[in-house]
Amino acid sequence: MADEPISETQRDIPKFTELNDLVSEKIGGKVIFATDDWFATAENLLKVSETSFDPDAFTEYGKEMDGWETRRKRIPGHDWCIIQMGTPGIIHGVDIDTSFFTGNYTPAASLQVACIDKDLPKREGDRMGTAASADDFKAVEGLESAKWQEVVSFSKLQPGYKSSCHNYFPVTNRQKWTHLRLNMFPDGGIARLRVYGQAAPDWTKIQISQLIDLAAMLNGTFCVGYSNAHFGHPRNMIGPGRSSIMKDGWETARRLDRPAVLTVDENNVLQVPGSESAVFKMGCPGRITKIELDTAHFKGNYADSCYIEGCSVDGSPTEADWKMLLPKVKLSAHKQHYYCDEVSDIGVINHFRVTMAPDGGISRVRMLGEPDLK
Ligand SMILES: NC(=O)NC(NC(N)=O)C(=O)[O-]
Repeated sequence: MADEPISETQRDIPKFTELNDLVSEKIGGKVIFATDDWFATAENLLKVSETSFDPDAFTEYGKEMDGWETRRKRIPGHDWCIIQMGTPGIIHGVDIDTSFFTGNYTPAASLQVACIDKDLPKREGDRMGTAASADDFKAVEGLESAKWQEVVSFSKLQPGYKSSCHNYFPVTNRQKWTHLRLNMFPDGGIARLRVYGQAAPDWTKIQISQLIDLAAMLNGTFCVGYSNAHFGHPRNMIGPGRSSIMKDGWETARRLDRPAVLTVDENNVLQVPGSESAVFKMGCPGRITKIELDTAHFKGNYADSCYIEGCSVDGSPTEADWKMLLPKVKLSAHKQHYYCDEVSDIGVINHFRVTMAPDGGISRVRMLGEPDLK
């Protein structure tokens, strides 16, 4: 039996949870196969939203649950599912979240991984109430012969009470993986599976004939630090596409040092002290020539202004390393802002820092440039 999972009651949330979720439906994570979906389908594991629970909601199969829940097993074996990650990637740790599964939580789980070099079909339709047969599994060509390696061994889980629902497990193997097999022992419910790490695209297959978004999480970029993430984590800014809701962006708390009454200086410039920053390490270094800042859905709470610095360092940047890439620009509500002439040529960088003033929200940052693949 592996170590007991780290309980959130210890207020010891592991650092790996700051990384990107590599299986989220938001980036195309999908369920390829599940042994049983009686009460609730395995697709729920990959939802972006936090779990919800309505004590009065029942379906024709039983209590409605927001997660993956199988039947009480009356046949030999255990339940498991196969998930294709939204991107090939390196896993640093996982959270097997049992929120709201109490008398029906999965008592133990393990996680296996494989690298399969083809895109498998997403299973069709709503599988609620079905149990997959061995033939169903064999029909998913390529999975049977996959070489599965265990990265989380058989481990006890905590039930889904608020104080204990996160079951964190670090992963030490730093190879690149594409698929996961989540085993529940023997049956029961898991609300969400979060797989934290860094996307690892195959740069030899990427067409470099046009500028590439080197800030994109799908290109391997991840957040290494921030001053405030009260309403939304800065990593949301490097997600794919435009955001569809305010939650899917970086939003800080209102600064508590803001003046009781705002004033203007002698040039009629509003005095709004303070700023918030987030630092990112790029998946591939490069020279940035165009930047987009999007404040989609931030209307009464968009960041008033923003600037971006960059640097190229081994290890962590120090204050002296930063060079101005995009000098302070004024932002407006719910809008895409594009910068080209304003972007300074500071050479190849591998880190960037976004600073908003004084506080508020930015939904996306795109840093277009030429990757330096040397
Ligand atoms: N009340 C329940 O949740 N019962 C069962 N689960 C569902 N979802 O109905 C169960 O015991 O496994």
